Amino acid sequence: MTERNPESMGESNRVLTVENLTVQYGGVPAVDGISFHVDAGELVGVIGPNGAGKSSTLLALVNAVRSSSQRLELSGASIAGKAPEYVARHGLALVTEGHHIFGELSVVDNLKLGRVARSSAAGLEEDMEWILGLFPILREFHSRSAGLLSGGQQQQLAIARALISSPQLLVLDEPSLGLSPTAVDTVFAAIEAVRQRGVAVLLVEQRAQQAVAAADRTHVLSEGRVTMTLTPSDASNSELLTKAYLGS
Ligand SMILES: Nc1ncnc2c1ncn2[C@@H]1O[C@H](COP(=O)(O)OP(=O)(O)OP(=O)(O)O)[C@@H](O)[C@H]1O
Repeated sequence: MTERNPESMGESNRVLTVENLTVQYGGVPAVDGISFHVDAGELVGVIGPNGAGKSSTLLALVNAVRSSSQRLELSGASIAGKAPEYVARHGLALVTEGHHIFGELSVVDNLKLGRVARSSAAGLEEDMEWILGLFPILREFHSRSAGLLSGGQQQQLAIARALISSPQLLVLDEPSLGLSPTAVDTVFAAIEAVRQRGVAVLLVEQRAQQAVAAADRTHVLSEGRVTMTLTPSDASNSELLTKAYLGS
């Protein structure tokens, strides 16, 4: 894994800046003033117990929940309060929990929907080839109705569709949820390939060990706050991971 020192790199490479982000539901904080950043080509993990505020954090990035922050920036431009379509067009692709594919449409037609958020058609064919190389099953089943795919295949399709938009930042909410071990490996290998391409990735995961091992750094969220930040060498520290998982 490449060694990086974000502080010395300044913000020129910064894709996502989150400062003092708060999300409240009915006055109760779900996200309580968290700050983090993601630079180009970085994979940043977020783990933590159920209800820690992980999904709410991701939803706040695309303004799908109301939030407040000191700074919420995508490549230096504020995305605070911007419509989800605006944020998507400016380079943030969010793959939410559950697959949200269009079951009646073919695999290839689902993929084409990802073009909507793409800023330019240039390089589309090459990107499509690269993406189908990451997820060969989608090439094999390209004309099949997406609803007939397995859960793991649908998850791959959802990530592939997000990648068609050629994002600067790919945001994934529990992409391995409910997948077979083989499908999990495919998804993690694809995430690593995306990062190697220079795309920033923000990954919320329940598989703490795998996420910590793969990510440049992993923030542990508990009751809406970042309580620890782990590095890949912590992936073998089961005591620490248990604490992170339990939120203690
Ligand atoms: N729409 C909502 N209205 C009210 N409360 C909500 C809403 N969405 C989430 N919450 C609450 O906010 C807190 C954080 O939820 P969130 O889904 O962000 O956590 P999470 O870390 O993603 O959890 P999980 O791992 O279970 O998906 C929880 O207490 C949850 O019950």
